[in-house]
Amino acid sequence: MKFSARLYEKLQPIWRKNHTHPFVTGMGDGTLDREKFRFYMVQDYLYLIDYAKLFAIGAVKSEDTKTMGKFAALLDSTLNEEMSLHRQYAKRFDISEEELEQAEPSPITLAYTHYMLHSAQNGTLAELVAALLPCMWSYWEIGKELSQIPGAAEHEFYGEWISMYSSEEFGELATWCIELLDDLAEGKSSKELKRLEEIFLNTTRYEYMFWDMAYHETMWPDEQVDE
Ligand SMILES: Cc1ncc(C[n+]2csc(CCO)c2C)c(N)n1
Repeated sequence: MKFSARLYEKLQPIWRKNHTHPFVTGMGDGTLDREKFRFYMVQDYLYLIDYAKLFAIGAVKSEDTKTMGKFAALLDSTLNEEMSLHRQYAKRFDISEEELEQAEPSPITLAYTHYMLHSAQNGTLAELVAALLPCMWSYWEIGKELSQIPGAAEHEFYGEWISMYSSEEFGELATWCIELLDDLAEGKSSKELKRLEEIFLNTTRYEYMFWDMAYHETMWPDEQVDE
């Protein structure tokens, strides 16, 4: 059994929670409160800045130039393409450049990004890839599911998000990442595989927590604006 197939079995309960979360279903049927999406966009912008750093560390830890080139290209496309979606959304949601630049990470954003950066900086390339894969894999899965809902990909607010993450390009990226992890897992001891599984499951859980954080607009207890 491929390592990714073993992970796929383990992630099922968490993915089911993702797909039925009101933030995700609300994007699908267009009923999601715009304020919640606005909150998500700002936090996701901060998330992507740190996520992009994982690609830079991936380039440093790569053992061949092909993998290194791919990480370098991903660093470029995250900063210049995926984040441009966020900048366009920011304009539409009246989020100024200053607000984006001065935004503070929520506790979950901070915990998730720091966990990934810790795994990337202190671990092997396989550990880095195990940390970043749930982000790509779960977004592609959600994007594909939401794009099946009639009219969802044309929705005036959430349509672009759905089109972007259900695109073939994102599918290819997720597939590349899955195959890279399978290659890197080959020949690893059962102890090392357990470690990879643990990192993968933790960031899968963080993906769910990120949706929940955005839905409830959860900030630090002393900064929380009560609903
Ligand atoms: C919390 C959160 N998780 C996953 C993604 C999706 N995502 C982030 S970077 C990347 C790949 C390269 O650009 C993908 C698919 C997101 N935006 N926010």
